[in-house]
Amino acid sequence: MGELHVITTGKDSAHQAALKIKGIIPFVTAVHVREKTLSQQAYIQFVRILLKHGIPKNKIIANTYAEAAGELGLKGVHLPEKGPNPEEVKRLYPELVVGCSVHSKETAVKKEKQHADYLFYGNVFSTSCKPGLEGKGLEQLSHVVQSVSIPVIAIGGIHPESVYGVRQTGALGVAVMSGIMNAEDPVWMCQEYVRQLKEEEKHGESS
Ligand SMILES: Cc1nc(C(=O)O)sc1CCOP(=O)(O)O
Repeated sequence: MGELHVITTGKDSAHQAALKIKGIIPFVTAVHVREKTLSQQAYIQFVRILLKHGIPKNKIIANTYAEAAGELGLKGVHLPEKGPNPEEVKRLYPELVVGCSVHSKETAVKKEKQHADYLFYGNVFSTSCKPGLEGKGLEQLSHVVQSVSIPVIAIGGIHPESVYGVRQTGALGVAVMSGIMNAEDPVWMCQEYVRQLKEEEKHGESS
């Protein structure tokens, strides 16, 4: 089955986020805690609350804050495209999985050379989280996937019905923010994504 990454919105309190995340943990590859407005200190407090709610460290990827990820013993850190060189971060925190966001084939190739473990490529479809930006589309996603040998995860406007097309490009999985974190029933929605990730396996078997 392909991977399902879920991203926090930056709009929930730590307690609200924890309540949503708790139910979806069994279904997701990782939860990316993306809280852009918090200082590193406030960010650490936010993650500590998630941990108190029983969210396992090995399913949390810190967005941007490598030091926090290292200090808290999280699964990894996800770096912005214009962030530090992943090789440098891996040297400082060898135990962390280090991923990068990319928005072009060229940067994807560059980040692979700098030893990123995986990439997020987007925004694949239009999304209210990236207002005014057209989706890059499945063809561009496919070009990126073919240009690197590390896993590529599709992000941006991914709905359950987009999953099959995304997986057809060779992308390893999907990353979802609003589709799950803003859903009335995050657990139910999460299961919809998982169902689609499994459906796609069935298609593969029958062809
Ligand atoms: C955080 C983020 N990064 C993107 C990128 O293109 O790098 S798109 C995005 C937002 C994803 O939110 P939703 O699942 O609600 O569309």
